[in-house]
Amino acid sequence: MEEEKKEKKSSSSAAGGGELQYQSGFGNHFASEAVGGALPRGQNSPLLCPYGLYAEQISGSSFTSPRKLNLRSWLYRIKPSVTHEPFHPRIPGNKRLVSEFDQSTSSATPTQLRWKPVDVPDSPTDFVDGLFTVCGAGSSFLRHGFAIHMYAANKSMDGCAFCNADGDFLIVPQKGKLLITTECGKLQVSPGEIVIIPQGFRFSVALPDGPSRGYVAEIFGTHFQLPDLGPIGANGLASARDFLVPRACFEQTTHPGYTIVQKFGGELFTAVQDFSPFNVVAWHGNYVPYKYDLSKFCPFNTVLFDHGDPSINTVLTAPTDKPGVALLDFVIFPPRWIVAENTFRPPYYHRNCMSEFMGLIHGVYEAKADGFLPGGASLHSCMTPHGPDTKTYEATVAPGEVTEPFRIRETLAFMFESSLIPRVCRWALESPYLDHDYYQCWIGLRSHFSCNRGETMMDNGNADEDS
Ligand SMILES: O=C(O)Cc1cc(O)ccc1O
Ligand SMILES: [Fe+2]
Repeated sequence: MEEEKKEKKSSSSAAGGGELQYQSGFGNHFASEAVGGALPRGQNSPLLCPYGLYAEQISGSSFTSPRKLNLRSWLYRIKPSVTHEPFHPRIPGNKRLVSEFDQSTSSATPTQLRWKPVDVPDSPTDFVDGLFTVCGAGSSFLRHGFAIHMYAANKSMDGCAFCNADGDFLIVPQKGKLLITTECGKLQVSPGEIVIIPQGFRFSVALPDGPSRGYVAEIFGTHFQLPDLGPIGANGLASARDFLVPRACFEQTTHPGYTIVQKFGGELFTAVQDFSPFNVVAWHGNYVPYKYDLSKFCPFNTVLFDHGDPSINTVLTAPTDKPGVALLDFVIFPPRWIVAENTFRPPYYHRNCMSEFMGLIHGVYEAKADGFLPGGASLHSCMTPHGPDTKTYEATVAPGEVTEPFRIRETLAFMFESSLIPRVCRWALESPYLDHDYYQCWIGLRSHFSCNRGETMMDNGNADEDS
């Protein structure tokens, strides 16, 4: 069942006041009409659509994908998307966007990397120009891989819409609201919420609160799913009913010089048309943009001893063909109770065959007392050791340290975790925001080893013989 959800839209909203309304559910077949009767009844492509609209399908999967993976929507619009001048390379482009990760675009490094939060730009910069790739793997052309971008913008997109032909965007705003107009309707997304804009949808980002900054995971060749819950059972983690999908709304006026900015193979192209692409009067289907409020997440965790793996906090997963191996998992570290007994409670020290990119939306992350700041980022690639910094370790094992249940409050960190090994873009490695002293946070970890047989063990390599 779909539920109607309402949300107060900021009165300073660039797109006018009023309330935004949503449909709810994950993977549903939705239907929405901004004008009653605009959806054709009983078929997708009548000879003439109601109100003289054009029928247009957008496919997010091959036509022949199995039914459970098949994604498509039908849009009923005033003019079809194809009504535009030819595409041309955009001048200026955005040279810091990458969709193929090889030696020409990016470097391999096993080093632990951490970045301070980037400043909002001084010069007028919208979402498209404020987007830059940090790292990634694979290729949008080969339909396998991912890119991690960040953005910092201070200006709403104006007279233009963005269309990403390369992959799906999972956008994590960290500062400043986004008011996103899509062909399916509008979504308002605040820090603490995420939004998914699937491959191919045209959208425009307004900044009703002023400057905005955040993170974007882009996936090539697949789409996000809810994780299986296994022994957890039928409920828990992110619930399908908390995902919100826009309702149809449209702009009817002509708009000479309207520009579509298309990201295609990591490069930007523009095409001019004389109307807004947000001219969809009604639509139906299961290929849709959607948002999710991370405070709705129902966390599960250890209730007796030991630290569970972070996969327990998976919000969404983009699968590969190998069972249980993700192209990209989106995992959060939300406020929760920590109750484990006789346990080192922060994340354990570890090396992982998966690669971990982390960001912080607000607060302090439980493994890093210092240096990992809201809006900042870290990357621990395949088999690169990492874990709590010295201060966190020492505070956790200090005599008299709290062992009672306690609530981790006012924090929200997240991880993009991938089975593919990311290469890092040159500008991210040369960035003034790169924290060159990151390794120092572990250098102070000293030996607490005490064993009066230590010397003997080193001498003959066998502790048993010594006894
Ligand atoms: O490295 C990190 O901070 C992320 C992380 C958190 C955790 O609780 C366990 C493992 C893990 O990789
Ligand atoms: Fe980790």
